[in-house]
Amino acid sequence: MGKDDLDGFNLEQSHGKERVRVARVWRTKEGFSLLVEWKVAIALFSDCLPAYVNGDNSDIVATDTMKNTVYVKAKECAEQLSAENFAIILAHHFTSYYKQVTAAVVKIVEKPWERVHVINKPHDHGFKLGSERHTTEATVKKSGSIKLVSGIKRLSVLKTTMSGFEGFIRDEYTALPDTRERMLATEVTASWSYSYETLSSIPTDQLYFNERYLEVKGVLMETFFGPPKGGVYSPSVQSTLYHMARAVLNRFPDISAVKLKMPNIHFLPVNISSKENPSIVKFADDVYLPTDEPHGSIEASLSRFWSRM
Ligand SMILES: O=c1[nH]c(=O)c2[nH]c(=O)[nH]c2[nH]1
Repeated sequence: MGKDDLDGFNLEQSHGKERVRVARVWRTKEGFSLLVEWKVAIALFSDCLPAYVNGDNSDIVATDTMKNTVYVKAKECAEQLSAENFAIILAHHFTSYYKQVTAAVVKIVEKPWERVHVINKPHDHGFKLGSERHTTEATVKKSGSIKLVSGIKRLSVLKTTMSGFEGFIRDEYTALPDTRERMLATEVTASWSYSYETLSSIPTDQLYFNERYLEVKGVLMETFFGPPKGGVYSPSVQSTLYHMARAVLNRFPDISAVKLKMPNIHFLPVNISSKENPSIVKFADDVYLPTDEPHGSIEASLSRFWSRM
């Protein structure tokens, strides 16, 4: 936030445009369509105090202009690029084109359009929507310094066994039994900070951050599930979350911090009984009541000692 001293008051302000939706198609020589769909949010930081105090808009970039810029820059991108690179292009544009703008934050959420396969062959121009979303947030300052955070949201994962929870505090409010056998389901929201600090240090490959995104997602899932045969035992969501975060930091040297949010989405054992029939349904790790509320909420950040997240 830009901060200003106003006769003993403190004003913090920014202005921008949110939910700017754009889809961009590139057509290859071989006749393939490439497609992205992005939802863009822009926030600009500038000294535009007169607009707030005196009704003088002469230093304001209209938010409508920001919206148009998304479409102009999308048009200018002649080749497919990652959401991270597009966010950086936009944020850099606003800070370098307008003398008033000192910093820009651009957030993007990418919809997971995946190429369809028809009769086991990738389709030229057909896509279907997946579930999890690739997210990014680029902060660029006039000086060329940058902060880049990427992430994933709505990654729903579940395992039917190899999970338990025992040894927790037991008192007069506790009803939950210890267990070494339960379902584990969560919807992962993760964000990770890259360690690049300047525009000039960003990898030049325009799809680098897409690859990283897929690799990080792979490591998160591998650690959550364990090996295909047998899996890995989870003593708690906390433990699984920590190992997932560690695996990302161990694997990717250019990631300095990871934040994970993993709600514990409960699948309750079904037991139904009556006086006449005490076991209409007797739970044997087979019939569950899926719920979405209430849910446990477990989140943590893990960073290297020198991280800036
Ligand atoms: O993995 C878990 N962590 C908890 O903190 C918790 N609390 C609870 O009731 N069940 C669970 N499970």
